[in-house]
Amino acid sequence: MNALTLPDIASQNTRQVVPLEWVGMCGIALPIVIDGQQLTAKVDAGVSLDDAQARGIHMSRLFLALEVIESQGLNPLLLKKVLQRFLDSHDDLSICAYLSIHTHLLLKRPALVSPLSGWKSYPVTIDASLKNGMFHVELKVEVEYSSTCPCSAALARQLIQQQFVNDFANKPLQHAEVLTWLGSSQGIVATPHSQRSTATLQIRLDTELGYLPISSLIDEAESALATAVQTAVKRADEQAFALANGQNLMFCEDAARRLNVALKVAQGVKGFSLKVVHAESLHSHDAVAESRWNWRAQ
Ligand SMILES: Nc1nc2c(ncn2[C@@H]2O[C@H](COP(=O)(O)OP(=O)(O)OP(=O)(O)O)[C@@H](O)[C@H]2O)c(=O)[nH]1
Repeated sequence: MNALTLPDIASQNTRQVVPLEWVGMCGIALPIVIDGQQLTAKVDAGVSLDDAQARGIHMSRLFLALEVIESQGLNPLLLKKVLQRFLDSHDDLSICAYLSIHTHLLLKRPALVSPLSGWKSYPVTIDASLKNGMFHVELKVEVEYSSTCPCSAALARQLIQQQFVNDFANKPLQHAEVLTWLGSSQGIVATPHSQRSTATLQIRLDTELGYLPISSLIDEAESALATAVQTAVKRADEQAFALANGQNLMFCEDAARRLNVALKVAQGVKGFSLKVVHAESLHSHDAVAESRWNWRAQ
């Protein structure tokens, strides 16, 4: 048997005449390049099957169209090119093409004070679609940070004030005695609760960009929150982190608003939907806030 005689089931007609919204492959392993960094990715590639009579799409054509991604830095224009290839290779079958790229971006982060640094891994998904000629690119990235409850902080301060009254009422204040009291857990009797928190940012990007602004958007988000989780930590770094938390007390609403304000003015952002989750240590459920701007689910 030679290639000419191989049966081609996909090109047959189907008995059940139904168009399909998405057909393709999920979890294709692919090396990609973002910001000059070679990363491993899992890719979902698909098209709509609008010819209701056609039995199947041509999976191999989508798979081969992905090859161009491994040698070039990812950017919206390249993604559009790949999606156009999906459609060109399914001329008579499909009018919509989809690509989702799942990866982890590694960024080296300096410590707050000490001359140390370490790597942080950020889960990233890039979703691109070409539907009836309309091209969209969305970036989804998760940023972890610490949030200290402002209410808990105020309640703790009140307990400390009360303890101060108990310990120093009707007594002449001695500087040294107060200083020792401030440095003791008998004086500072209460501490507020904090939690490791996650911001999930879904961002619709400017489709004309010649680059993917992932690391700059992460930087903007972390600087808006001011309490990003750390990598290498010595005591001096931990103390600086305690100060950053104390100066940036945050309900989930505060965190969502900070991110909203920062992303609205960030370069390349056309709209967003963001969600912050504070994994509360006060109770076993989470505090959650969402915010959207120029957003319509694609
Ligand atoms: N459409 C479709 N193809 C599948 C599926 N599972 C496996 N395949 C296989 O994917 C392979 C590649 O399909 P095509 O791209 O149509 O391969 P081809 O006919 O050699 O390539 P062309 O000549 O370009 O059409 C075929 O061997 C299919 O059997 C499925 O669920 N749907």
